[in-house]
Amino acid sequence: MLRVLQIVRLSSRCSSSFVSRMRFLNGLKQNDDVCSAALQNAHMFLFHRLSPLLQRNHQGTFRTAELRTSDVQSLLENLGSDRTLLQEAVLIGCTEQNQAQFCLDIGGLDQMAAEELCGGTFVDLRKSFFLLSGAEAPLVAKAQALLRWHQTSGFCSATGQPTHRNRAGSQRTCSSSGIIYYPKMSPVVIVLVSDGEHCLLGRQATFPRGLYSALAGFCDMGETLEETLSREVAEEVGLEVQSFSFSSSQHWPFPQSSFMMACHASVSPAHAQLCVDHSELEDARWFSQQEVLSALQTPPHRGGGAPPHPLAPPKTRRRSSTHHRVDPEHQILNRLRRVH
Ligand SMILES: NC(=O)C1=CN([C@@H]2O[C@H](COP(=O)(O)OP(=O)(O)OC[C@H]3O[C@@H](n4cnc5c(N)ncnc54)[C@H](O)[C@@H]3O)[C@@H](O)[C@H]2O)C=CC1
Ligand SMILES: [Mg+2]
Repeated sequence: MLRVLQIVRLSSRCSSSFVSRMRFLNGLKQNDDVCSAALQNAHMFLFHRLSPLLQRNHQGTFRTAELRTSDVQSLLENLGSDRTLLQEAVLIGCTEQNQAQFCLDIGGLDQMAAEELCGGTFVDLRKSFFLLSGAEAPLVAKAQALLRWHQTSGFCSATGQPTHRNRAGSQRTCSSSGIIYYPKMSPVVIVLVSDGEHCLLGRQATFPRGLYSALAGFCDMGETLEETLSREVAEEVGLEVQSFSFSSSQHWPFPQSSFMMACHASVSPAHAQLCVDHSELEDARWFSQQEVLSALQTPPHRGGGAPPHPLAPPKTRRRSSTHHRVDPEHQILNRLRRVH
């Protein structure tokens, strides 16, 4: 109890609300008792088999369902589950008022009954990205990534013995060897290559018809960001990058957790002849600024024989008093707008 009070006092003494929230969250990750206390009166994001629960409001827009711990306790009772399932909740953040936010997957319970009781629908994460706005999409993505990590990290890869999580769900420890595991992300570079006049976009065969996007690739072990970027551009389209600059970064939950680092890169117009590796990309082309701008203003065309459209994933803006983030692909395409 003393430790709980210390952490609450430490975070309330800070002049900056951002610093206060970060210290509060860090305290919850480090101390199981403090975290258990916060869970008693928390905001809860519900998932069913990794699909978030969304509610439609009067204006027809979608929000994540606003549930409190007590609502979830009643829901679990109504669905015939005991309250111990609540112990599987994972910490994902806190509100401006230092109210802890947790997520919980109730995939073992009746989906339709849960939807009826909550007045919402469990929606596939990709679809949710198109339906949610503001800070909700990144929070839901983070929650799903953490839930997925817990669901697939039940055993130690060194000993084969069960792992056990801490109260916040920020780590798991092997019951036999004591090895500690932390949630994992794969670093990825996504790059908009330009020759000064045009930008280079490519598409994989699995993309929806007509959609093009910036090039992307996973970092190999030991590589720097610039080494990955240069290698991926060389491998996929046969070009040598002359210079690059970092633009922004984003967590990307599909298909597993990636840490996307978005960059701009330039190539010499004299050496801009593409040599596409068709085992990786179905096509890659140079697009004018006007083509990209028109494509951003019109919804993707799915019919045959249509002009190609650059892929513009849904915006996932996150605002706070001190931070403003925009997803990397929009940021690099938005820069085209300014150049134009
Ligand atoms: N334009 C794009 O391609 C976009 C890609 N992304 C994300 O970036 C990620 C990387 O882009 P790709 O072009 O697919 O990468 P990529 O060009 O590196 O090719 C993927 C291949 O790399 C290998 N690979 C190496 N390390 C891997 C790891 N840690 N996880 C999975 N595969 C690994 C696998 O053989 C895989 O088939 C994608 O999974 C996607 O989620 C997001 C937006 C756009
Ligand atoms: Mg690639």
